Amino acid sequence: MTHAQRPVLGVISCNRTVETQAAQAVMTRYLVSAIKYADAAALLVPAMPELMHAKEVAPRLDGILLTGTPSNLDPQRYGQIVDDAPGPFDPARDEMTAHLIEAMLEAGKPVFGICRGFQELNVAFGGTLRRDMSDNPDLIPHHAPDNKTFAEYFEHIHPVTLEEGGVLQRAYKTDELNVVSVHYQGVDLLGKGLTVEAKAPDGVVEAISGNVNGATILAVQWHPEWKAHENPQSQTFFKLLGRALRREPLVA
Ligand SMILES: N[C@@H](CCC(=O)NCCCC(=O)O)C(=O)O
Repeated sequence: MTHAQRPVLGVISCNRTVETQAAQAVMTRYLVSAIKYADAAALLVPAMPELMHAKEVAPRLDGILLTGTPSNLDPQRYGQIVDDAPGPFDPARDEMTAHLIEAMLEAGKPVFGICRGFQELNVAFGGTLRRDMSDNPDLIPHHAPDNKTFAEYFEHIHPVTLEEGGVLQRAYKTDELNVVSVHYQGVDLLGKGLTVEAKAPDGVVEAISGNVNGATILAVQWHPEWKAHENPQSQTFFKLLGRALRREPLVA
């Protein structure tokens, strides 16, 4: 397929500060992995709902990727009023992503998510998040200790079990993966209509799938974009994205 014919993937940005300036940012590793392994052209979608509505861009996109980012969703997004909710927050991202998900699913276009994007999809389907994942003795560590370097955060690995007969188990052709885990929150109540695709050893949901109006939904709590060039299993996630963008079945 020539590049002129590649599907166009929208990648949601985050509101960050670069040096002293407000910026819309996507970490390059998300773009490289999506462009190379989904074989798609990527466009950054600003998280600026006060200036641009998702319905303006959704018709021009073949799908969207909701990226990971250190900010947390406002608990009010899932119906909880919490005075001491841990930040940082990115309310504009929360708002833009909610509208993007709605617009893309209405159009029957695929929505894929990674880490925070996984959490945003769960909340978009009426699910909730838990905020106790750093200090709950019943859970395995889902992130490295806080005194580590950024790269060391992404060396924190744990196993996940892929659900029998699920999309991921059939795509990966295995029952278990070791995944890069960098998250302090996770799924509490699963969103309505979503299917669990993977769980951690402590029962925490680690991947979900769905199909709305013909639109494929697939999201993982882990980080397949991290050093994907070194990890064929990570590349599989983006190859599934490429199939979804082309309206092909994810697995035969
Ligand atoms: N803030 C949420 C989501 C975690 C997440 O997306 N981690 C990736 C951060 C690193 C990066 O991609 O730059 C949580 O903590 O659960």
